Amino acid sequence: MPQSDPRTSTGTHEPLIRFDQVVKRFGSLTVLDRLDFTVAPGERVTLIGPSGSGKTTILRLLMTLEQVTSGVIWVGGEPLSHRYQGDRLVRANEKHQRRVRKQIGMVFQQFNLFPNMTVRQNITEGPIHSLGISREEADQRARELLEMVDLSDKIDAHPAHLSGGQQQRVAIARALAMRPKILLLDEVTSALDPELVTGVLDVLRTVAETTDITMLLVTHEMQFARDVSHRVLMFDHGRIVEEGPPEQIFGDPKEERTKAFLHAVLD
Ligand SMILES: Nc1ncnc2c1ncn2[C@@H]1O[C@H](COP(=O)(O)OP(=O)(O)OP(=O)(O)O)[C@@H](O)[C@H]1O
Repeated sequence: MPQSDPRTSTGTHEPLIRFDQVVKRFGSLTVLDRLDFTVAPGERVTLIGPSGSGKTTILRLLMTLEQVTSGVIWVGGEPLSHRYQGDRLVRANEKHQRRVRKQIGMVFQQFNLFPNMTVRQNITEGPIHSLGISREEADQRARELLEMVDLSDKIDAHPAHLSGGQQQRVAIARALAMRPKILLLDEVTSALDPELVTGVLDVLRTVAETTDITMLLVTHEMQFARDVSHRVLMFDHGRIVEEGPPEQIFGDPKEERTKAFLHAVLD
């Protein structure tokens, strides 16, 4: 695990992420209901809870793929979303939104690699075009990342020639190539055959152990969540029903809804 544990840090760090009374509705459906939580820099937080409890929506709001209905999301001390001051709508600063988006990497259930590009191009195009780094530097970084995800020999392959697990490891390398401060992982192993899951989780364990990237994870891999996260948030109907360190949530849950959920997924 990384050198400093955000849970025990005595520093006066501002939270990196703050959800402040965030409401998200889709039509008449309230998906997030006055949600408050913070994430410290370097912290790894796992979101668990039944299907439909709003976990993916939280990640999509952070990526600005969705906008809040009300409330404010703060990232790095600045509002990410539009907000009301009294009756006045204060629009989010688009420059800040773009800056934040560049700091956030996301890996989805579906790997979403560009099929017409090689592995190398998938990893290097983003840094070259969005971060403005040289092709040589991007190439060097791609090689290092491919070594980390154990795919050095696939650098010139196309995604269609890789297994699902290999494609997901490339997707992780691609996200890391953008040097994100925050990594969002949404059920990244759910679409994989069981025998390919371990390789992907091992890569993510290495990322957790060797970097101080802040991570928000949605996963059904409870042992993995237990190993890598500092804190677990249990959601139901768009609210946090219980939160705590993984040893407590998985080993000694207090809330009936947490017990029932864990019982269902661990059986
Ligand atoms: N774009 C959308 N339009 C309408 N409803 C949506 C939209 N996106 C999500 N929802 C609904 O919002 C609710 C919360 O979805 P969300 O994907 O955040 O839940 P989740 O906790 O991640 O669930 P799962 O574990 O199944 O992925 C669900 O009822 C979903 O159908």
